[in-house]
Amino acid sequence: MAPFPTRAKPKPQRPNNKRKREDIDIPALQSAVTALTPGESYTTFSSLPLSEPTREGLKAAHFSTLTDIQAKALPLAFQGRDILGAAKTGSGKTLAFLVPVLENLYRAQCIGSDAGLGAMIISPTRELAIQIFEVLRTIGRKGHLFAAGLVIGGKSLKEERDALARMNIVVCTPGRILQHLSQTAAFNVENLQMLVLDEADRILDMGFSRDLDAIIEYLPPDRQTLLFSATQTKKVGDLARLSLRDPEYISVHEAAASATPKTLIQNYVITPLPEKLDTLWSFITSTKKAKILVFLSSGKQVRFIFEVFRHMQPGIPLLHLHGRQKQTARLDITDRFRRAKDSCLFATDVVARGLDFPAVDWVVQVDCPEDAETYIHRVGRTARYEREGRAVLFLDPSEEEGMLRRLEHKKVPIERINVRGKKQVKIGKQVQGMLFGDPQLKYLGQKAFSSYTRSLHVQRDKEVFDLQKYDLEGYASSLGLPGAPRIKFLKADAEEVKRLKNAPRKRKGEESEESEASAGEEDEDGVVAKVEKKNGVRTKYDRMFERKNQDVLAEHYGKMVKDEDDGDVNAGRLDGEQVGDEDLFDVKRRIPAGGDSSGAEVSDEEEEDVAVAVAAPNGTSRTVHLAGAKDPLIIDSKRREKLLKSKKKLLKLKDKGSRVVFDDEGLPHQVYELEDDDAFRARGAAEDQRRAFVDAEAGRVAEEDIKDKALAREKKREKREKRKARERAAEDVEEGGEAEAGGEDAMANFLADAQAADGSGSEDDGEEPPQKKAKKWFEKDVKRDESDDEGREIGTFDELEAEAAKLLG
Ligand SMILES: Nc1ncnc2c1ncn2[C@@H]1O[C@H](COP(=O)(O)OP(=O)(O)OP(=O)(O)O)[C@@H](O)[C@H]1O
Repeated sequence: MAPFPTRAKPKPQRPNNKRKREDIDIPALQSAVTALTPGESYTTFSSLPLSEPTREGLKAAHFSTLTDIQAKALPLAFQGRDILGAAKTGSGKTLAFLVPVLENLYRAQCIGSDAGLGAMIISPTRELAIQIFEVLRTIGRKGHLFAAGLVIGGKSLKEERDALARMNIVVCTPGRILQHLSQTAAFNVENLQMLVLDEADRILDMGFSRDLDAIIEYLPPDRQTLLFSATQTKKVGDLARLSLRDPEYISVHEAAASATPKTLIQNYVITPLPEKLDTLWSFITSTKKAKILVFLSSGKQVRFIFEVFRHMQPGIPLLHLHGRQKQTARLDITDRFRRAKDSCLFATDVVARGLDFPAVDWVVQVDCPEDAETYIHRVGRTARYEREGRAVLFLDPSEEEGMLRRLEHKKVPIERINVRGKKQVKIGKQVQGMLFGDPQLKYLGQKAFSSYTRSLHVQRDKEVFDLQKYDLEGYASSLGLPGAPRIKFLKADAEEVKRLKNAPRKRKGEESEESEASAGEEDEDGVVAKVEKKNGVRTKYDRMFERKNQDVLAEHYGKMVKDEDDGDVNAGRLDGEQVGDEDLFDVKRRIPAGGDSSGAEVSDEEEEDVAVAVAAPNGTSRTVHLAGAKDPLIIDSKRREKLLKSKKKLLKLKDKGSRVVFDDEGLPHQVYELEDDDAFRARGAAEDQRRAFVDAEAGRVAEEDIKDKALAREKKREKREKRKARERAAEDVEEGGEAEAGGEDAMANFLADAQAADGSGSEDDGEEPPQKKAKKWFEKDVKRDESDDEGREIGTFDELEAEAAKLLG
C-alpha cells in the first residue's frame, strides 16, 4: 500500500479568521496542557485540552467517554512523556496514541511539507496499519491540515517516495519504512517528534528486532516514544534500545484479576489431533448464525480447510485470509468479514493482533497458539470495548498441561468443556472421497500436513509442543491423505531412511513401489517432505487413490527431486538403485537368454501371455513384437513404454478373434452362417422375404419402444418422488436446526460443560444462559456511517487513498 498523495489538489486559500484562530489557540492550549495533572480522573474527551479540529473529529465519530487507558495515557502523552502502555485487547489503545499524535504536532505546528515528518506510527502488519490510518482519518477529518500517509508496500517505491517527502504523519510497517529510510534521500526525519509502536512487544521481538534497530538508527534521539500493546513488557533491554527517557509505565490491567476482558467467556476442549477437523466441522455446522473467527497455524492449513469445508457447504458463508494472499484480496476479505453478520473466517495470526472486527461472536483456536501472549491477542478479536464474546481453544491431550500452565501464569481464566458426543460428526470419509476426486486438493492436503508439522517442529516451547507425542499418522488420515507425508527434519524419518537402506532388497522394492505414488514436496521453507506409505494393510482404495494422483503430483515431485540427490525422494528408488538404461527397458517379460534382438524366441507359455521382444537400446526408440499382433510395436516414448506394462492395453493391439457358436454336437459355427441356397429359395422370392423380415423387425422394435417408454416414465416418477422426499426431509431438518440454531443457543447444544459430560449433572447443568449478541456498538457504527457522508466505509485501496487525499491536508 502506498501513501496517499497529500495535497493532491491545490487547496483554496483558507479564510484569514481561521488562521488567526489557530494562532490564538496554540499558546492557550499549551498552557492548559502544562496545567494538566496526570493521575487525576479525567472521564471525557471534553475535559481535556484539545484543539478544535480534534474535538470536532472525536465528536463526529461519537467518541465522548474516555476508556481507562485513554484517561491515564492522554495527559502524560500531551505533556511529552514517553509511555509504555498496556491495556486489555479492545480497550481503546489506538486513540490513546493517535489523539496525542494529532495534538502534539498541532501544538508544535508541524504542518505542511516544509515541516517534514513529525510522527511515525509503526504497526507489525499491513492490515493493522490500514486500520490505524482509518481511525486517524476519522478523527482528523474535521479541519486538521496534516499530510498523512500509509507506507506498507504494494505500490512502487517511487510513488511512495514522492509522497513521503511531503508527509507529516506516516503509518507504516517496519520493513517498508526501513527501505525508504535507507534508499530515499529526500525522506527527511530530522524533525521527527514522535515515534509510536503499536503492538510494541511484537515489533520488539525477534522477527522485527533487526529492522527496528536499524530504523532507530535513522531517527533523532530527542523525540517522544509511545509503546502500546495488550501484552506489554518492561524489558530493560528494549527500553535501552529505544532510548526511552524516564518512561511512564501505564498498565490498566496489572492489578486486574484477568488479562482478558471480563465480558469474554473462555473455554477449551481436548480434541486429539486426528479429531480436530471433525470437531471444527461439527462446531461450525451447529453455530451457523454467528460471526466466527478460526485461527490456524499456517496459510496452507487455512487454504486446505477453507477449500474442503467450502465443498461441503456448511450453511454459513466462509472466508479465508493468510499472509500469502495479494494485498488487495486481504483488504477485501477483512472488509467483507467486518461487514458480515454471519460468517466464518479461517485465518492465520496475520489477524491476531489489533484488528477491530465488529461483533465477532466466537474466536476458535484450532491450532494451539505459540504462547500465552498470542492466545490473548487472538481471543481479543471478540468481546471488544465492553461487548460480549466467546472463545474456544482446541488442545491436543499432549498440549493441555503445558498450555494451561502458561495461560494461568498470564491470568487467563479458562475452563474445560467437552464436545457432545451426539453432535460430533465424522467427516474423514467425505474428505478422503473429495481428495480422491481432486488431486489438487490432495496436494493442498499434503502441504497443509507438512506445514502444520513444521510449525510444531519450530515451536520454541517444547514443553507444550512435543512433536513425538502427536498422532501424525491419524492426523494425515483425518485430512483425507492415504498416509502421513514424511518430513525430513524428523529424527524418526532419518532412522526410517537408514532402515530402508539396510533392508533386504525384495522388501525395499515393495516399499518403494508403495511410496511411489505419493512422493513428497518441498515446502516454502525448504523443508522436504515425503509421503510415507501407510502402516498396515493397504486397500485397493489406497492404490486407486495413489494412481489417480500420480500424474498431477509428478510435476511437484519433479521440483523436489531436483534438489534431492540422495534418491530417497525419487519415486520408486528408495533402494538407492541408479535409474539407468536397464530400467528404461524394464518390460513385463524379458527375452530368455539366447534370444536375438529381432525375432524373439519365447516359449509358448510366454507367448500366451502378452509376450514381448526387444530391439537394441540405441537411444530413443526400439521395436517390440507382441505375440498375436500383426505389426511390431515401436517404443519411442515413455507413454508407449508404460503401455508395455498394461496387459489390458496390449490386448487391444492384438488381432481380435472371431466369435463362434457351438451346436448340440459341440461343433463350432460362425455366428452368421450362410444358409443353403435351395432351402432359401423354397421359402419364396427374395424381395418378399426381405419385406417380411423388415416388417417383423419393425413390429418388434415398436413393441420394445412402448415398453421402454413405459419404463422411462416409471423411472422418472420414482426419481421425482425420491427428490420430493429428500426435500421434505431437508425442510424438517432445517426447521429443527433453526429452532436450535442462533449463535450461542446452537453452541450450547454442541458443547457441554465438563461437569455435564462427566455425568455429574444434567446436560444443561452449569451451562451459561444463552448470550445475547452484543450488536449495539456495531449497529451504532453502521448508523453513524450511513448518516454521515464523510464517514462512509472505504471499500478499496484506491478509495482509501482518494479519501485520504481529502483529509488531513
Ligand atoms: N473512548 C471510546 N469510546 C467508545 N468507543 C471506543 C473508545 N475508544 C475506543 N473505542 C472503540 O473500542 C474498540 C477497540 O479499540 P481499539 O481497537 O483501539 O482497541 P485496542 O486496545 O487497540 O485493542 P487491541 O489490543 O486488540 O489492539 C474500537 O471499536 C474503538 O472504536
